[in-house]
Amino acid sequence: MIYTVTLNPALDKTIYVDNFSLDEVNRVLALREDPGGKGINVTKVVEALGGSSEALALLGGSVGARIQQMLDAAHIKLHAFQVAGETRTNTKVVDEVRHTNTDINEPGPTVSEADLDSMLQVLLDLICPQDIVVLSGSLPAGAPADTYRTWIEACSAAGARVFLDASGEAFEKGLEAKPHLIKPNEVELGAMLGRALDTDDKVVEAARALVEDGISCVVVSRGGDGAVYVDKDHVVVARSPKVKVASTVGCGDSVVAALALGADTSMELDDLLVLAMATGSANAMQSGTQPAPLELVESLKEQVTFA
Ligand SMILES: Nc1ncnc2c1ncn2[C@@H]1O[C@H](COP(=O)(O)OP(=O)(O)OP(=O)(O)O)[C@@H](O)[C@H]1O
Ligand SMILES: O=P(O)(O)OC[C@@]1(O)O[C@H](CO)[C@@H](O)[C@@H]1O
Repeated sequence: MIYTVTLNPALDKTIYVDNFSLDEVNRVLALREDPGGKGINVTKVVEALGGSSEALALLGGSVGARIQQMLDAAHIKLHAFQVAGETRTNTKVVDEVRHTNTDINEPGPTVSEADLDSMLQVLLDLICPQDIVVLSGSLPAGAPADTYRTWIEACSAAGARVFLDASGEAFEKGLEAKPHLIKPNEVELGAMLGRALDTDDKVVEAARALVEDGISCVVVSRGGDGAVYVDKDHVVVARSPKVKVASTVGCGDSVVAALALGADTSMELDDLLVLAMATGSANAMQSGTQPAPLELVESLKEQVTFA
């Protein structure tokens, strides 16, 4: 089973504005709302790919209730943990004239250590050895900076393979517990290392160092340029299909979902990376944070190449 954890979920409100302008009145042409937050997105995409995943999320207030209803309607299995306060609404501004995607993410409610402890306990009761646990997204206020490290240690000790997709201090502290797989994008990894990772070679070198440091699989996504995969036996540079982009929100989550499904079904490495790149690009073609249909993912697979 693939379990995902979203400590700071969001209702994603995607608004479409042509020629988005600062200091001016902008008129919204269309909008849509999706249940979001990185882990929830991973579960949605695993299910859309035909796999099986359950999401665990901290939810609060009417926005939290709305997210739960939307996931129920989509038949997504959710373990909801109530927190005080209101789950955040994240605004995504898509400008199809200027070809920009702008994220305005709220901080979300403050959670308590008791909220986190009871959720972790339920997760530990659920997981079996070899299960995959995906920890992704920002930490809510109130969560200690080393929350992911604590959770990785506990889930790894229970025999699960932990995937970590986070950034900043939460990511750096999480690395200390040696998750099974990490999927930073090149900007997040570059920020951590204090240098630009703008070529395949630079990304490969950085990923190799992390593998030598004890992370089994390092996947660095590079937006429209694809991704670099490194483990102790392989270095693969994969190129994603060129597609017409509707919204890049959730592309990274789609890649993580494909990697989790591939690991859960013991997929061959080439097939795994073809699926991951096709799923990422198919997501870029969708508006809002909605998973791409399986048929679209399948049709893009033949355009994935290896450098
Ligand atoms: N413009 C694009 N065209 C085609 N494919 C894309 C594009 N942007 C992203 N992708 C696909 O999605 C994958 C992940 O993208 P990216 O590196 O932007 O992830 P990310 O920054 O973690 O995303 P996010 O944080 O928005 O979820 C890429 O490896 C690629 O397969
Ligand atoms: O603020 P975080 O937790 O870093 O990211 C949250 C978020 O931007 O990530 C998802 C896309 O990856 C969205 O569904 C959600 O709004």
